[in-house]
Amino acid sequence: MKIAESLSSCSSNSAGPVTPTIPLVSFLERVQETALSTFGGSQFDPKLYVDLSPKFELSKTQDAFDKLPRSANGSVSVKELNGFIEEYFEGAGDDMVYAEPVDFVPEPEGFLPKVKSKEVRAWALEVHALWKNLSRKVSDEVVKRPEFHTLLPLPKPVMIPGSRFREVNYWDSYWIIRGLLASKMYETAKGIVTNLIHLIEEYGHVLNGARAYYTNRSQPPLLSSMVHEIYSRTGDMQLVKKSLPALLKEYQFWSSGIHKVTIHDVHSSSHTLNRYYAVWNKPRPESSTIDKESASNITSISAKQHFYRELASTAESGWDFSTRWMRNPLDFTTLATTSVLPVDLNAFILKMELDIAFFAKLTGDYNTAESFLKASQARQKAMKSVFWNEKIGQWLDYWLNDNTCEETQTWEAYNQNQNVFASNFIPLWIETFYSDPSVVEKVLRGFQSSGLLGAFGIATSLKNSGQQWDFPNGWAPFQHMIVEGLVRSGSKEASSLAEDIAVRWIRTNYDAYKKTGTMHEKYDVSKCGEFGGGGEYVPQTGFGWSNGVVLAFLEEFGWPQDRTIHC
Ligand SMILES: OC[C@H]1O[C@H](O[C@H]2O[C@H](CO)[C@@H](O)[C@H](O)[C@H]2O)[C@H](O)[C@@H](O)[C@@H]1O
Repeated sequence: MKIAESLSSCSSNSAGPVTPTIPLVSFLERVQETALSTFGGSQFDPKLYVDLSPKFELSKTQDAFDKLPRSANGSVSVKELNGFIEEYFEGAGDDMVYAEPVDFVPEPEGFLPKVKSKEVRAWALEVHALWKNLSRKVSDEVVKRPEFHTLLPLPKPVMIPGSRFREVNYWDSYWIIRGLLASKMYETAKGIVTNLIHLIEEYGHVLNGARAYYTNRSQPPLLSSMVHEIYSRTGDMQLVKKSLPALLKEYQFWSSGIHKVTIHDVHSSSHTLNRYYAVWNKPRPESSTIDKESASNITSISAKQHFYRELASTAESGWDFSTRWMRNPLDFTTLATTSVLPVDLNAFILKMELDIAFFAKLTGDYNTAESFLKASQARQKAMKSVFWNEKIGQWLDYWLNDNTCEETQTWEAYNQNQNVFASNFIPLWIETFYSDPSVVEKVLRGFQSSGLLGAFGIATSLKNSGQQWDFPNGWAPFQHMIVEGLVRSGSKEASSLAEDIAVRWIRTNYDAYKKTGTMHEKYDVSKCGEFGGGGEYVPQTGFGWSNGVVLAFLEEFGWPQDRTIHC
């Protein structure tokens, strides 16, 4: 299952390396396809079917499935299919069992000391209590018979994002941890890190999520940031020592041939930067029926494979889906994520380099510290040269020329993507950028004139495309990184803008919670109390990273007695 060895370079055609899949996943994709033709598209969630675990040996289950009476279009009657699923499968999610978090108390000592308003405090305690809803552990059944499950075994209890996301997701865990730290749940936070380290030990990288069908890609790499946050709160050196070898391995994954591109700048200096690149060229198993439909007008096999790789690489970016990755925003099949050098990915890897240097120094490994410090300086220069646009005060994604396998290209100004995305401001979250006052000043102006700041938070982009990572949706992670960058910048003006954004975000989260009784995965930044929509699945609730960001904001800014919580 280890894929790191196959990542040295992308092959001469569009195919590139592909992770082997397991028979259970392929079979469940067939069940998913039949379910779509039987139940129809409305309210259909393809992920449900790849999350099922068979009660019996796969051969027996497959046999029974193949014997189901079918009509000419391949569909089975609703009654037959429901009967088959009930008889042959455990319910999706049954293999993740409830686990009482060991460090949960209804009101932790020193919880959100700056929140003075009674109303807001009562709500914050409700959000804090949601950790109990999201806490799970992998059932013993999975450990005993892993081949019966797409869920992967993990050593410690987990926090799931919520609803259809019944397993750990990589980058969600960073904001979940930020919330857990505000909730003083340090053991649970460390357990999450232990699980992600385990995935690196098993697969060479942190998977998109802990499922057999996610082994072909990662997600925005934030493990080092998780360790850094926990260390700064707890001073736990054991955690640092345990994490360092895994982080070095993860860094190797992101430094592999397929993830790297070298750009010659206008001064003929070379810079190496990274991109998302999934090790996959088939429909994503969790959305197989959707991907096949999206690719249905593509005729050649290699063009289809290329498109499927783009879909999976976009899922790796965490921004699935967005016009950010489309050469033509009106045509979904022009998705070209592997042809983009993304600002945020490179900011995250820069952060990883700085964190590794810091951890190595802590453990007395000065050579490693020195070499990662050098790597971080090189990346900082690269980001300035390739992404930075002084005129508009933003870092812009860089479009590669069409041949995505070409490892060296020459910088051209017109290849900077001039469209505005929340990701254009993420470098401000990284110390080396926010510690330069002249950069902060320009980025502050760039942000204020970007058009991204809505009445109730920061929009993801300015285009209303119907994709979930576009306008008018605002996502908790981007509110948090931009706000934290502005706060840390040391500029008074930036800091007060940060608080203003946090207040807008908290209010809309509160209003939506009071109306719907739940926290949401994303919000509509143009309307108070409205959750977001669009994309390929119905809006999800629960929700790990939104809870985490509300708690982190309330910890940072508090809430005075006399400030209204209503929009
Ligand atoms: O099933 C479709 C896709 O769902 C996930 O993506 C979205 O939810 C994740 C969990 O909150 C989040 O990390 C991601 O940013 C969202 O876009 C999943 O991560 C994708 O791989 C998957 O294809």
